[in-house]
Amino acid sequence: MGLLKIVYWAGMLIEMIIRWPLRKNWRKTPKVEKRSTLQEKILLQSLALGMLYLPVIYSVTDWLDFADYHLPGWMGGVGIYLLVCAVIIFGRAHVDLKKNWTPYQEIYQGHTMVTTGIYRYIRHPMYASQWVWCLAQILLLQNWLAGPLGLLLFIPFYRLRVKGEEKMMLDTFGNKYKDYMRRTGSIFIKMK
Ligand SMILES: C[S@@+](CC[C@H](N)C(=O)[O-])C[C@H]1O[C@@H](n2cnc3c(N)ncnc32)[C@H](O)[C@@H]1O
Repeated sequence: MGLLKIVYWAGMLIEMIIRWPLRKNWRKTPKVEKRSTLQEKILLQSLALGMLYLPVIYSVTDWLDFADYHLPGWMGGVGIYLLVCAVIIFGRAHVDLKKNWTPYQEIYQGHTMVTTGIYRYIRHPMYASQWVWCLAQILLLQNWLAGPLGLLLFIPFYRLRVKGEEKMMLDTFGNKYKDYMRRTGSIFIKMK
């Protein structure tokens, strides 16, 4: 396996380790609200196809080699840089959101609204890290099925998820979230 693929899988492993304790908490904590639709769950599964299953097949077999493309070496370097940035943003967002993290549009019993740390600047750092990851994936996995498909599948998921999640947060936290939306950008820092 080449260096770029190794970096991709190292990033994936680190993100899984970061998420592990919060996933355990999610399984055992009661929810008071569940809003993810079947459409969103299907999009989430297709995202796993583009970011996990096809990259695995590409990395351990030669079945997808017919769809390879080749970029200059320095672009691989940019890919490594972007992946490191994505993992750092992802890690920081998990540290700040703590036990309020859920994989779906859900509200826990005793859910608190986080507006500190990285959430002080942007409302969706985890999704921001996902955008950066998708760009890195195109540069690291140079194959039309294992690389750019991740980004193509993330776009519809992101549009649906953010709209629903912000509506749920507004319904739950009311003016507090409305003010928070006024102060912050979605995935980019808001310029005053
Ligand atoms: C996968 S997490 C993503 C969180 C956030 N959108 C992000 O990109 O960092 C989705 C869940 O996090 C929770 N959540 C989102 N924003 C939050 C906030 N500011 N404070 C507390 N919980 C939040 C909601 O319960 C939502 O269902």
